[in-house]
Amino acid sequence: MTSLVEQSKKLCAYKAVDVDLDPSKHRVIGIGSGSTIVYVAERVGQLANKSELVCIPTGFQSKELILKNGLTLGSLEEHPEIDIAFDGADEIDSELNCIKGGGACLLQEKLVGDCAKKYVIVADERKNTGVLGRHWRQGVPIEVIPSSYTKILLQLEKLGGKPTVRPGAPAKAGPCITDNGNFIIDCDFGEIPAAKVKELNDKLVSMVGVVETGLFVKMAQKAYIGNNDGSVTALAAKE
Ligand SMILES: O=C[C@H](O)[C@H](O)[C@H](O)COP(=O)(O)O
Repeated sequence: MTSLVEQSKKLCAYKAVDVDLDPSKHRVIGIGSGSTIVYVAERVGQLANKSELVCIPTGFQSKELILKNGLTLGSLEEHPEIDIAFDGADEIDSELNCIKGGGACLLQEKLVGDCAKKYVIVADERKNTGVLGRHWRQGVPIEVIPSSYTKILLQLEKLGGKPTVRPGAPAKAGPCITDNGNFIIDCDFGEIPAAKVKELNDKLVSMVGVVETGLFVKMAQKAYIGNNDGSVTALAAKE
């Protein structure tokens, strides 16, 4: 039996591809990471002209998804201009700001999102709370250069956050290592009002040693939310 949450992930992912991907125009497609994006890759893999598309991954899992669905794998180096990118999110606010990086893929996700002309989020209804930090209680993921982590822990505490280095356990003793060889610090700032997300992100990226943060500030133009009742809510960013 598929759970309601799993069904809602599939519904919103399929809807996003059906509505926003124009197979006659879009040729370079960004494919994000996580459990919801699995269904985006599946749907893109069902397109009749899939051999004409090039898909740009956001990490190891994403590469595997692209290949598993018979799609053509490309790189950001070859295709720095992406027609449309799809990705999951850990939480979405009323301005479509997102927390991402629950799966430690935030750096390459942000790169792909930044290169995309259109950036579309897919998520189940638990993520659509209106305020970042309400549902996603483990904190904002921050990717840091390994040798900088103690200095950044101190800086984050001074900023009022509660930071912890993400462990690799149970699969690995020691810290979680990202696809880029870095550490992740999860920093709880409590609820982050939409008007304060950019300010917080600016402070975080200004810390030397921080590579990127999981705060995606006004990057998404659309979000498709899969609801437990089988409906999908489409949200568009305000101009
Ligand atoms: O690093 C992981 C990504 O940001 C994911 O897109 C995010 O964690 C959402 O994943 P899921 O669709 O599994 O909730």
